[in-house]
Amino acid sequence: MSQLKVVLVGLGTRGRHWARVIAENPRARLIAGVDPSADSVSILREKLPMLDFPVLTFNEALALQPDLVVLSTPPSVHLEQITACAERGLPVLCEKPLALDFDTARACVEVAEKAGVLLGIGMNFRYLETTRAAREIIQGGRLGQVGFGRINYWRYRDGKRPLLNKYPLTMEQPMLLEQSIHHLDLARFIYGVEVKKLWARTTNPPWSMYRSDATVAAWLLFENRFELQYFGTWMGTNSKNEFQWRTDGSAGMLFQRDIFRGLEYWKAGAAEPEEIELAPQEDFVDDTRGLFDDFLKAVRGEPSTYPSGRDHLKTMVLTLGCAESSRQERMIDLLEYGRQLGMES
Ligand SMILES: NC(=O)C1=CN([C@@H]2O[C@H](COP(=O)(O)OP(=O)(O)OC[C@H]3O[C@@H](n4cnc5c(N)ncnc54)[C@H](OP(=O)(O)O)[C@@H]3O)[C@@H](O)[C@H]2O)C=CC1
Ligand SMILES: O=C1CO[C@H](CO)[C@@H](O)[C@@H]1O
Repeated sequence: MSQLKVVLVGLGTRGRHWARVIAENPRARLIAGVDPSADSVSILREKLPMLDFPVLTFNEALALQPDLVVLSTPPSVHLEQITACAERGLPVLCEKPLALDFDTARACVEVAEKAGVLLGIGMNFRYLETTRAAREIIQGGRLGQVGFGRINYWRYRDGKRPLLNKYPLTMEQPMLLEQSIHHLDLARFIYGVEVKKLWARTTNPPWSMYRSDATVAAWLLFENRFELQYFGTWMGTNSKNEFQWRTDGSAGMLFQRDIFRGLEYWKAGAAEPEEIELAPQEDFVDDTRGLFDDFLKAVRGEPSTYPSGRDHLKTMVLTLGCAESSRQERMIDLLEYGRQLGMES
């Protein structure tokens, strides 16, 4: 089977996952990487010595006529890079968040659509075993009518740690746009329903190393009257990290103990849970493999459910809606907020 030629742009922390995922995929060939940072390139060479691909400038790499481009660069440069790829008719798989504001994110989607190129988004958490199983259980009706739920994400993220991206230290809404965006996207994906209204508050604890808000609390009201409470922070006081996601319905309850593993189903009234069997996955790698495989299918014209740029705009409205609700100190109607941003329903 012929391999699709891939250029990887951005060889930092996330780019190192991508380099492995692309290079190890039998349906793809990593023909070049792009990154102006000598540090990022030398760390990649040191950590992944078995990967032997040239590092070129962006224009040199695109001149090799790849079949697709993976963008693992900071959000501030995505529009410029997607535009350059679209001009050459190249499909793009771009890391989240697509952009830091809605207008720029929409411009990314429109430039790709106008050029008729595919644009996929790095929503790799949709490809976790936990996500797939939870979605099947909930949408398959094993919880009956879902009523309420809660996501709790408690983390001490040392943003100054070597080998971790540094721009979140100074960006606006780092927790919301870098991290909560995954959780909010997962809620849309797992429940299969959109949020109608939300109330949120974003704050920054006095001890925070982040310039802008590192904590997000939200109350999400879905179209089917399901309600989800969300709490996420990067500034827990110590390294005791926590993740729990619980959903209660008329026929049962689902409890996830960790982002990457650990899912229990409790039938209504049961004294013991049923442990859901999940295949082992390497964190951030196997889920990214799932996403990449799915996007390759789309590029080849095969059936695919990859997270598209157009779909990501809905997750962006939800994510930015949390910041807006906090700013206005009131509950907001998401459809109305989306319309204000220029989102077509
Ligand atoms: N889906 C997921 O699970 C994850 C997604 N991410 C996302 O991936 C993206 C990258 O994050 P991450 O790898 O952590 O960030 P890093 O800062 O670690 O790496 C980004 C790299 O891109 C380089 N870069 C900057 N501008 C350009 C450019 N114009 N062309 C080519 N390279 C450029 C940077 O160089 P320099 O340092 O000189 O700026 C750096 O080497 C972000 O959007 C982030 O949110 C991150 C982690 C996990
Ligand atoms: O900096 C980060 C960017 O986003 C990742 C998830 O996509 C985080 O896990 C990470 O801490």
